[in-house]
Amino acid sequence: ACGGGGGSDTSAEAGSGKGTISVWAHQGQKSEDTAIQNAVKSFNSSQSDIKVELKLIPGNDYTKTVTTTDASELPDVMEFDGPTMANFVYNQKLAPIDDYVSAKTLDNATGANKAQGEIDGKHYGLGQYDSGLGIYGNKKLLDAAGVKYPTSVDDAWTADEFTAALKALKAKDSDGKVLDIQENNGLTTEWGTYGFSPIVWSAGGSLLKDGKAEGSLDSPETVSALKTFQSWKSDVDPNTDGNAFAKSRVPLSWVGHWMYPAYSEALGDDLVVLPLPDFGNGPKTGQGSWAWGIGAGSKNAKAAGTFLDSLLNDENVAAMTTANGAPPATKSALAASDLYKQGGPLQLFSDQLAKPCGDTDIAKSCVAVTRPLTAGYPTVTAKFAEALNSVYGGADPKDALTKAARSIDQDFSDNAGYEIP
Ligand SMILES: OC[C@H]1O[C@H](O[C@H]2O[C@H](CO)[C@@H](O)[C@H](O)[C@H]2O)[C@H](O)[C@@H](O)[C@@H]1O
Repeated sequence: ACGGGGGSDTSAEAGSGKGTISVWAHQGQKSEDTAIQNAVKSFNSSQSDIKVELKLIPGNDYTKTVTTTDASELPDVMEFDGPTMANFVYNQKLAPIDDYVSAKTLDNATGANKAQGEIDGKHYGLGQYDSGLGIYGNKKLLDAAGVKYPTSVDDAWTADEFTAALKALKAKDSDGKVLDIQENNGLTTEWGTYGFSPIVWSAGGSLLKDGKAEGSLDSPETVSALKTFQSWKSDVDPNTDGNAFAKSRVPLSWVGHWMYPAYSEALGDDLVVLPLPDFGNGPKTGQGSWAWGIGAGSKNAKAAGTFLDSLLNDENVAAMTTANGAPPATKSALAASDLYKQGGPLQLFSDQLAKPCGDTDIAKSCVAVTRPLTAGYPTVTAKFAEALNSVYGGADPKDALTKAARSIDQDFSDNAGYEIP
């Protein structure tokens, strides 16, 4: 539970628009760190009114660090992972940015980017990029095993076809480990929820429906889908060196856009990008990503806004999305992207994002699902990831999901549904 939350008056002080501002960002891949460091350097040298001091915090500790830091100690500008925003607003850690970023910046954000950052008509954050999930395939190894694979989101494998593909690939593989699921990231991290909630959605379930987990997270369809997920474990390479796919040890890797730069460099024309399998309610992906906001305790929100305008300009969005392969979350950078255009190597991720579901109406016809937009998300993700990990480790899916659903519902009831007044 996040005690002490629930307030809505979180305005920062505008300040003079000059002086030193502090910025926190999550430390990601080396190329992403370089992109943000360069953006800060070039902002600092482009003018003399504002000086940005950047602090990088390791990605896996980042959310915990913001969560456990008092609002008054948070920086002027802070990055946050999309689904955590509502909780930071609830706990009065983020201020609305509408008065501080330019109209041009707001207008240029894609619809999904603006929607991710909005609560009750106010914007609390904007991102440089969105996100997508899929299965990367090694064409050479798939062809050698005679495995036919989907070429678009419209002909995704069913879960049974995916299981059959794994079987066919195993028959040609020396150690029988043919799938990477980024086990090295751990499943009790945000990766567990982000990477595998598409299984729940594709089975027709959801993490939360009308503010409740019981009945949707532990539905018979979800239980059966996680049983199937469990059955794949013996085919998974533990990927302890992080190179299972890039070194062609496995022909399939279940992950997201951010592995594209490394995988395309390793495999070249042998890299293919496929949708996640369909468990009956259509193939699904997660969406939403890291974004930038203004700390509620900032005494210099005007300067913070000026820096955000710079971070979200074409040059910085292009540099970051080249570094991490992400779909640009500004209209102009997306239109200029060679990776995401029709016929581009990551068109599949564009096509998926073009069919948004939002976080509540997860119909068969839509593909990109937003993680639950609630201040109670930390509990939802922690309990789901815990259940997923225990199922992966052999636990009974019905028991694990029922336990998770009960804990989530109890926590929501203890916190009056996490309503933001
Ligand atoms: O685009 C680069 C980012 O890609 C990853 O983030 C995505 O996966 C996370 C879960 O593993 C999820 O929390 C996030 O919302 C997704 O966009 C990567 O984890 C980030 O470090 C990276 O910046």
